[in-house]
Amino acid sequence: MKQHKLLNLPSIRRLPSYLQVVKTAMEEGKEYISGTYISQELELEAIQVRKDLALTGIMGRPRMGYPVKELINAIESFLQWNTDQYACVVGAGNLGQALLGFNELKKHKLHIVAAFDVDKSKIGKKFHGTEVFSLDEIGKKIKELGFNMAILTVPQESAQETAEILADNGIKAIWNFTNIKLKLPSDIIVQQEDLSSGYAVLSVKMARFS
Ligand SMILES: NC(=O)c1ccc[n+]([C@@H]2O[C@H](COP(=O)([O-])OP(=O)(O)OC[C@H]3O[C@@H](n4cnc5c(N)ncnc54)[C@H](O)[C@@H]3O)[C@@H](O)[C@H]2O)c1
Repeated sequence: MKQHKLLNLPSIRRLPSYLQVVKTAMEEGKEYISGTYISQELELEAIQVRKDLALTGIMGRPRMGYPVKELINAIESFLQWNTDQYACVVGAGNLGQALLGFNELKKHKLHIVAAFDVDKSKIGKKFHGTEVFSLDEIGKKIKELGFNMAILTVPQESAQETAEILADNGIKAIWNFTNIKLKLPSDIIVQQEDLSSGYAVLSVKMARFS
């Protein structure tokens, strides 16, 4: 059975915020950046930042830190954010439409090239420039547009059934925004997105520090 577990998940989750700090430093004209500076900007331990960055294969230079351009390349390459990925949104409702308009994903080379829905009043419409197709057309559109990732934003009661349709039609990875734990063949990669976990951290911080 194929496993998709990553041992260094917390480090991977921190890399995008490092990337943001390093890109800002580059815009400010800095050529080198230290692990200590990144850690202070993000309120982390410097040792943690250095360990996380070591994952990308880059080493800092004594007394100088990391060369900014190389660090950006190393993080983007580790995250595969220097490679174009093509995806569709399935469920063009409130959240689906918001994601269609979220341009940050394009900066990371994730291109949403189609949306799918079962609501006839949405089919044929465009949201933020992306057309909505009937879910019945997914197999045809996968061949035409060449995407293999789906962002699942359907109501939770349709989630499992819709995910099975996606898997049957050749989708290889599902970014699941519903709160249903999907049961799918082991070769399908599923990433569950849970906004409540961010709120959990915020709630605990408010209780402890306010
Ligand atoms: N709105 C949010 O901020 C938010 C945040 C986190 C998670 N979610 C989750 O995301 C999902 C969508 O939430 P929403 O607020 O966008 O709902 P919504 O009702 O606005 O949109 C759901 C869309 O999915 C479509 N749909 C229904 N069944 C479908 C199917 N089988 N195939 C394709 N499309 C189908 C509907 O026609 C509708 O357009 C829910 O599971 C929700 O729990 C929403």
